[in-house]
Amino acid sequence: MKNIVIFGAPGAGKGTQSDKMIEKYGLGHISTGDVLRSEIKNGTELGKIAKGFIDNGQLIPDELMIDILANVYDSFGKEHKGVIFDGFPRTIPQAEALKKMLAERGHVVAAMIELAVPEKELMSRLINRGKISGRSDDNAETIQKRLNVYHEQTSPLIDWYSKEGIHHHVEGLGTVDEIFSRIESVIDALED
Ligand SMILES: Nc1ncnc2c1ncn2[C@@H]1O[C@H](COP(=O)(O)OP(=O)(O)O)[C@@H](O)[C@H]1O
Ligand SMILES: [Mg+2]
Repeated sequence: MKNIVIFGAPGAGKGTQSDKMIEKYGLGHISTGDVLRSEIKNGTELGKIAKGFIDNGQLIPDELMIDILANVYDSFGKEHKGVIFDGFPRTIPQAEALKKMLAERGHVVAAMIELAVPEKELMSRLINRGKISGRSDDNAETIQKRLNVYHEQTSPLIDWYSKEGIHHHVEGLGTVDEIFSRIESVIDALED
């Protein structure tokens, strides 16, 4: 069982690298952003609540996020090889709640992989993504807000996971394949 948290600022390449990890290691993928966007698209109650926060560059309240996450995690069933958490946790309370949710199931996070990318590069990747993705939060003003939220609320998780002894720093500049080979080194070194 290899549950992995893929971590980094918006635009760091979490989704891009997750696709490659899913393919190579047969892991499940939980992207909280994708889950929320699909709720919004389907016009559910949850989607309506979430949209207000997302369009404003804010985080969804922790309790709501954790409930959603536990549901999706359980939907993978007991036999999976592990899942990638992409976009979760984003706050220390969420990291604590994730640890608790997994512990209740006899599971753990095996590694937190941090994709480190300079701010200027993040901005230009996200502006580019906005041109093709149609994501409502990929515009300059909202991107800046999301980067601020990342620095204030999410980046403290680097220290938190370091203390847990499972933080791995990966340089997130380079080609997609170069970065993936750095990630492979981390995953291949994990014990089964
Ligand atoms: N190594 C890379 N070099 C250049 N651009 C990249 C790289 N990895 C991802 N991108 C691009 O950056 C944008 C953000 O990547 P994405 O995987 O969506 O990031 P995240 O999920 O961390 O927000 C996408 O448009 C993607 O195509
Ligand atoms: Mg993403």
